[in-house]
Amino acid sequence: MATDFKSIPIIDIGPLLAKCGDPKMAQDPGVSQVVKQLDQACREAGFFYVKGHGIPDSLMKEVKNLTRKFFHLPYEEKLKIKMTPATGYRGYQRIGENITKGVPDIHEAIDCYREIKPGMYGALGKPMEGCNLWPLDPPKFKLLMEEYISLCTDLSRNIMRGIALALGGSPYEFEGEKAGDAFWVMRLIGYPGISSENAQEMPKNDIGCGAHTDYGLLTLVNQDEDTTALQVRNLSGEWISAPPVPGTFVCNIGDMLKIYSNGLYESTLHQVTNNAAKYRVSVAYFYETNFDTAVEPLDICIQRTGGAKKFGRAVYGEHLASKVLTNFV
Ligand SMILES: N=C(N)NCCCC[C@H](N)C(=O)O
Ligand SMILES: O=C(O)CCC(=O)C(=O)O
Ligand SMILES: [Fe+2]
Repeated sequence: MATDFKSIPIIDIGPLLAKCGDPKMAQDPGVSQVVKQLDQACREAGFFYVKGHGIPDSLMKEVKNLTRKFFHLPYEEKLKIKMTPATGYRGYQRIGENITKGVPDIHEAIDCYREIKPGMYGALGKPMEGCNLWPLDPPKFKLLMEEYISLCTDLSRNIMRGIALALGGSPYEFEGEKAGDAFWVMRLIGYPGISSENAQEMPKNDIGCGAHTDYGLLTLVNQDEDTTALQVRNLSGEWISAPPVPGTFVCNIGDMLKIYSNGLYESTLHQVTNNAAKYRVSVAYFYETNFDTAVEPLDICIQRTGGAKKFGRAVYGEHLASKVLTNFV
């Protein structure tokens, strides 16, 4: 939210993806065009839509449909995969269980994280250790979600190559030590509509997800195509809608990229309010650094922002755990 943007740009990343495997990609004119647009969007809004991303529309839709079906099951059924501290905060959380800035959010969700085996990151990883809890029905649920996660991981790595170039680095800046073994998070989210059976408890304007920033590098949101609910805050504090654009992902910058870029790119505040009658589903995929990476401003970004470091180091896993441990009642 570095400016008073009024809308969120749409970027066709096809030309970037076409050359992503080429070590000389930076010299390609098509890539340069995309990089320029990414740079502008990241400076001005911290949010952009991507099209030409190569993930089949049928898969994007199926992931949302399975999510919707799960949330429509009876509560007892959903509780079979209940999230608790003992499951490493993986699994189902009911409406009102997620807390943002002390206020219960009017959404339900299944949270999934990259697997952390016991002891893998010592005390740092302990709260998040565990395996994901997938609904058993339909049987293809887990398989489909894992395929989707794998495609989102590849796509995010490639968008980050473009962002690395936009920051003036090598395309591989965010690989290796930083995010070569990227941690990921996926949230399958459902926001009840105002005319649902729970309408009395949920007057209009109850917040589906309170204002927050995302925690890692880059988020890809696959949102329902017929409800406008996601809003992004600009510099003057106006809430700018991110209406659905069929076939696209809404992308935004997380806290770790804000630090790497020394504030050149910010993690923009956003919130969700479903004022429609219809139940809204969204699937958010979060691409993060390696779990144990200590993140600090990149030298190239310090130079470009006047020579002073604006942020100290943050260990991503600590940042995540501090959020997760305060997100639930
Ligand atoms: N980036 C992630 N994982 N987003 C999760 C939703 C943010 C809301 C959470 N209660 C919070 O206050 O952070
Ligand atoms: O549902 C959405 O559109 C966005 C959700 C979100 O911001 C989040 O889960 O971090
Ligand atoms: Fe978010």
